Formats: sequence, structure tokens, C-alpha cells
Amino acid sequence: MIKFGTGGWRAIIGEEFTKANIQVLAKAMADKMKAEGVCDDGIVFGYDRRFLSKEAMRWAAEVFAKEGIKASLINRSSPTPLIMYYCMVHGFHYGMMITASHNPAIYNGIKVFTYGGRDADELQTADIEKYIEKVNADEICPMEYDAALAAGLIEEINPLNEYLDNIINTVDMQAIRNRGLRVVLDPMYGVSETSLKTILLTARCDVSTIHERHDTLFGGKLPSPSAQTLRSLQNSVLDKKADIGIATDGDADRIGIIDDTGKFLHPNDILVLLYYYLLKYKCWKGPAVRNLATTHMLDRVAESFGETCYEVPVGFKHISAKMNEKDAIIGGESSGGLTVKGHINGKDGIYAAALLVEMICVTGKKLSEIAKEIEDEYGTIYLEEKDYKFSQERKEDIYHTLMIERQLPHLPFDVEKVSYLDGCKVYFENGGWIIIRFSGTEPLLRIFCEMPKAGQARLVCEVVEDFLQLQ
Ligand SMILES: O=P(O)(O)OC[C@H]1O[C@H](O)[C@H](O)[C@@H](O)[C@@H]1O
Repeated sequence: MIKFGTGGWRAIIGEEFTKANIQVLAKAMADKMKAEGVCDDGIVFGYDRRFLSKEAMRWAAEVFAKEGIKASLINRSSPTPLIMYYCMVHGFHYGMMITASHNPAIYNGIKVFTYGGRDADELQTADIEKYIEKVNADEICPMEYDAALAAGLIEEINPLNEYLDNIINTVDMQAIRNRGLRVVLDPMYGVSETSLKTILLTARCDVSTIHERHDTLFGGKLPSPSAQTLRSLQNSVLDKKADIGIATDGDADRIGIIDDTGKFLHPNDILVLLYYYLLKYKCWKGPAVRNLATTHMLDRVAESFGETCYEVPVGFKHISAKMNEKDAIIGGESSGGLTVKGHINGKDGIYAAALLVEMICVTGKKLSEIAKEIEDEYGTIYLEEKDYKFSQERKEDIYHTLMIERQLPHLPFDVEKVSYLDGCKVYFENGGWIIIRFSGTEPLLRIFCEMPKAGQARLVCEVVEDFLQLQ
């Protein structure tokens, strides 16, 4: 069964991520493209460094070739944002990236991009699922790779320079060049090394890298930047007295940052830092977009500049759609993805990293100093976040209590309103909030809570944990 979630289709390798399913998905996409009459420009493919990613791309391309649809394959493992950029610039109606992004190593998956290099939205993925139902797997008869290559139905491409030049031409390379920053990179065994290193070296940064080798087990860790997974980066930054430590997730669309004091900056802080930088130092004007599990500090910054911050459900497709609608200058999520107006319609860890480096150089301040500047001006909000595993039975119970019966515990703060837009989000009168939702990418229940005073967020989480019997 192929089901799309928050960020594409993800499945355990050998269980559902199989050659047969990959080819069913490819056939469904080919049928959909034919029905829509958008086969002429073909489809573009990329893959990351996960186990079976390259093979999966080829298996899918062989199906498209058989259907007479040209498949352009990026000929080396690449960041997801690169393929989104390529789709956007070359006007492809569809693109596919073989990746399971930040999921554990036993997963792989496929992200589908639509016109403009956007993440396929729910309407699109529901439509793909309908086409999947109609595919007769026995009738799939792929064209052999070399034959398809010779017939011009598969082509191998390398758009890396195009993508890099676009970033190099957008960020203030001159400002970075003059500072000789010390940067430590942690691609988390994923795909960002070449791109990010090239950009930083072009700007004359002093770059050292950890975790760069190809390891499909991601060193036994989750390829998702967090305080727990970035301890080595933290140590390297301190050892090397670096100005910044930059990590990206498995497919480089998300970012994680260690500041000059060795402190892990939460993605919420990165988003706030960049929005503040764009408004205050670059004098940009425009709203921000965040998902409903992302810090309301962004709203405080927006308000202080006479701007608005819009809230959308989790999933970058919602962020980019709202950014377009409101002409927002930044959009991002607490899971570590962000983009800025004028760049691609999806999250890009490489571009975000380059912009942060630019920020340090243009402001002439250390990362920790800019963060302090923001704290002095806007105060602190206290965050608690936790993921919980559950059995299928418990999932149904929790879903029923929370989403069907809409029961809530007696909460220790006055409630302003409750939203069921994506999971259950309670907004408190004091500006705090808690959201309880099932992840759309992993079998986890996620809770985020932000409160104005220390200890309050933990207290609210404990009440919810007791009520839902979470461990
Ligand atoms: O909380 P989840 O549903 O697992 O989603 C977490 C993240 O997953 C993917 O990376 C999506 O592209 C993001 O938009 C989303 O924020």
C-alpha cells in the first residue's frame, strides 16, 4: 500500500519500499501525466545517499521510458532543494526525489514535486493514490536502462553548478569573503557536503567537515539535526573555535545550527534570527509564514515591524502556498525547514545556511550576539517538545479521545480557543499554546508547547501526558 504523508511516501525498505511498489508508483505517475497531457517535457529525478536510492530512481525511470515519457536523471546523489530548483527553473510539471529525508536508515521513500518545484499538495497526492489503485502491477513492463538511454528516453544530467550559482548570486558573497569565517559542516552522512562546501569555499570561509563519508546507516543516528544528534558538531565547533557549526538532514532540505558558544540553536530560533535579519538589517518588508507547531516569537517580531505572521498546518506545501498568497518574505517550520522569497518554493538547508553565514558577516556580530539582541528586545518563550511511540490500539484510542470526542484535560491556564486544523492545538489566554498531533512522516505522536514563563510548558505537557496516558 502506497500512502503519502506530510513529506511524500515513506516506507520501510523491504516491507513496502520495494522494487514492485516503486514501479507501481512510477506507472501511476506516468498514467496521470498522460491524462493531464503533460508528458512532452518529461520528468526529472534525483536521489539521495540512502540504501537503494539510486537503484529506485533507475527502476522508476525504466517504467517512464517504457511509457514513452523522457526521464532526466541527476547523475549523482543530490540535495532535495536542487531538484526542486531544477523543476522550477526548467518548467517541469513533475519531479521525483528518492529520499526518506530525516527518517531512520531502514526507511526510504519518494517525494513528488509539481509545477514550480513545489511539494505535491494533498489534492495531488490523493490523485496519485487514485491512479495507484488502478495500476495492474502484472502489466508493468519496464524498458531496460541502457536501451532507454540509447533511445534518448532516459538522459543523465548534472545541474549542480546551476543551482550553486543561483545561491552564490543571491547571497552577499563579498561580505562573507572579507570575514574569513571558521565553519564546521556536518552533512550527517547525507548529501549537502559538496554544495555547501563549494559555496563556503567560494566565499573564502575556512571549512572543516565531519560525518562526510557515505554511510547508509547514518552512523547509527537519525539524520535529523537536533540537540541530541549534533553533539559531535558541538564539540568540533568548540575545539576549532569556529564561528558556526552547520548541519543538514539526510537530503539537505533542513538545517541545524551550533552557535559560536557551542549552543544548539533550535530551528525556531534560526527562523526568528533570519526573519529579524531580513527586516532589520536588510530592510525587507513583508509577512512571515509558520506552521502551527512553530514558535509564536515569529509573530512578535512580525508585529514589531508592522507585519503579520500567518499560521498553516504542518507540511512545507502549506508554507509555500501561503507565502505565495501573501507575498511573504520567509516561511518555515520548527522541524528545521525554511525558505526565503525569491528562492525555491520549498525548504532549502543549503540556502538557509548560506544566508546565516551572510548574516554573521553583514551584521559583523557573532551568532550568539544576534540571538542575545533578539532576546533583549522580544523576551523569551519557553518550549517543551516531545515525541511518543504508541501501539496501533493506543493510536486509535488517543485519536478517538482527542479528535473525535474532542475531550481535553482540565488545563492549568485559561483557554482562549482550540483548533483542530492539524491535530489539536490549544491557545491559552496568556499567549502560550500546546499542540498534540500525529506525525505524518514517522509513527510518532508529537507534542509542542510554548509558554511565557519557565516551568509552565512542562506543567501543561504533564497534564496532557497524564490525560492521554503517554509515556
Ligand atoms: O511532524 P511530521 O508530520 O512528521 O512532519 C515533519 C516534517 O516532515 C517533512 O520534512 C515535511 O516536509 C515537513 O514539512 C514537516 O514539517
